[in-house]
Amino acid sequence: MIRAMGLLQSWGGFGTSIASFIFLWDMIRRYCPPELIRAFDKWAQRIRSFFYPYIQISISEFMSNNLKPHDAYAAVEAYLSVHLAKDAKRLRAETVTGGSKLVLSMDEHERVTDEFCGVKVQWISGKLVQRESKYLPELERKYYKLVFHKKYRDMVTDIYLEQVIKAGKEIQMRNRKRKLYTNGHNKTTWSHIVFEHPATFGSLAMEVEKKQEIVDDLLMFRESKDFYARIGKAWKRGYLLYGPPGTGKSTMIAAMANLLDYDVYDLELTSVRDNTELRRLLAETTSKSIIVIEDIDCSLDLTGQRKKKPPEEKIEKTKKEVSRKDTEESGSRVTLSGLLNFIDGLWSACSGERIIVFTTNYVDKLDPALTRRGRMDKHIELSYCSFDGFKVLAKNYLRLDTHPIFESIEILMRETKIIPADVAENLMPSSLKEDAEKCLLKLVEALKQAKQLMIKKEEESSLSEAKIKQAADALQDKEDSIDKM
Ligand SMILES: Nc1ncnc2c1ncn2[C@@H]1O[C@H](COP(=O)(O)OP(=O)(O)OP(=O)(O)O)[C@@H](O)[C@H]1O
Ligand SMILES: [Mg+2]
Repeated sequence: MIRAMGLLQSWGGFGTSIASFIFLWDMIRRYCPPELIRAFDKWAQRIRSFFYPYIQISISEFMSNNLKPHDAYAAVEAYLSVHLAKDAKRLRAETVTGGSKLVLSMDEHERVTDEFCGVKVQWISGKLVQRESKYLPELERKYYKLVFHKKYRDMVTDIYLEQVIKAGKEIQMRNRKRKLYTNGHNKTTWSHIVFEHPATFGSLAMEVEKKQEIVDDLLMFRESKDFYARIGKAWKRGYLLYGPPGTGKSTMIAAMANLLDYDVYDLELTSVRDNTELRRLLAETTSKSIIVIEDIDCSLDLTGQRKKKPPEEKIEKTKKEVSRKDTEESGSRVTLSGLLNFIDGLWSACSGERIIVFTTNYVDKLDPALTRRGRMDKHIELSYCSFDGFKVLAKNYLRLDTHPIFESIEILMRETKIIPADVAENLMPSSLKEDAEKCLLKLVEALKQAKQLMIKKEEESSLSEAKIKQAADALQDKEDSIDKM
């Protein structure tokens, strides 16, 4: 009891001394000249750092100059949520903006320890409540504080922090929902929706080796940052997808985006007013994206209105005609040279990886300047459905690896041409009652019809050829008889 009383008394004495010290210190600061106070502060700081050899770096939720969200804060948050949140005792669960998963992060005033090359650093989460002026409401600013021993300063600031930000950004990329941007409907800026196309290379009907070659090419491109830097080229790759309608060009673009985990920018050239707008739109695209210009042959026919695709036989456009549009003044004044300039020049100014994809139904009608290697690195033909392609579709649509009807389908496919879209349409059950066999029989019927149509066309064309030959012979006979007279 007596001991407790003594302890209380000594605590009381200590409290009184602290209060007297604070009072005295306040008096000194108030009446001492400011230079003296500054010198004292400097020395106090030196003494403190001698006894407290740690460095603190704060990363605030908002930039101090313009109150914009701070990228580094979000990256640190993502890093901590994956690597260290499990060590914290109090956690917060949130869906990050644009993200698809519930993300766990440290709650306020939690601290966790990270280790990097044998050096221990501590992350502390905190929150500041500030009021800029008495007329404004209070602002809450969250921050992360990194604490480490001063002897590791260079290593932490030069290497560790950089790696944390890099790893955090990768985690953010993985957690985000991908977007499909479009500039359609005469919009001068991009608008976006969430990109959720289910296509994959696995579900794409095409020859196995050809498909593998494209997948390898894309994966190599994604991993080639250092290679492109070494050879001094912008980290970009151009693909030209060509082939008849319904052969899977758009589907392949979706599969590419899903494989690489990239966003898609669907650029409607006919909605772009001029080259300046084109440059701006393209400069606004972000890294890790695929920029798509569909039906480039129609889009470059810049009459302001996108032309309807004419049937193949009616197309009389020659290469010269396409080039001439380059200089023609029209409603939308995007020119071929504007587009090429961007691909070659402005590209280099954009950091990060980008893929550009052009699609067309008529590859031979395109200006060679547009398709030459270096601009379009890879030309991919998507063509009529092969038996390999059919097997992929049968597996996807009907879950069939094999079936007795496959044999007749293989024979018919060798004799006639059918686009994958038509095969897919026939394999799609039109009601719950329609089983796999019925779908295969539907396809057999469609193939037979296509074959008949092909034979009929061939007959017609040989008939017209015969007629032309007959007329030419008659003309020749006439000329001969005139000569003889
Ligand atoms: N190679 C393919 N593999 C799987 N499905 C395909 C393939 N080709 C076409 N399809 C199916 O046909 C539909 C139309 O295909 P898609 O839009 O990709 O053709 P496209 O070549 O882009 O045609 P267009 O030239 O008219 O734009 C798709 O929704 C898909 O279901
Ligand atoms: Mg398409």
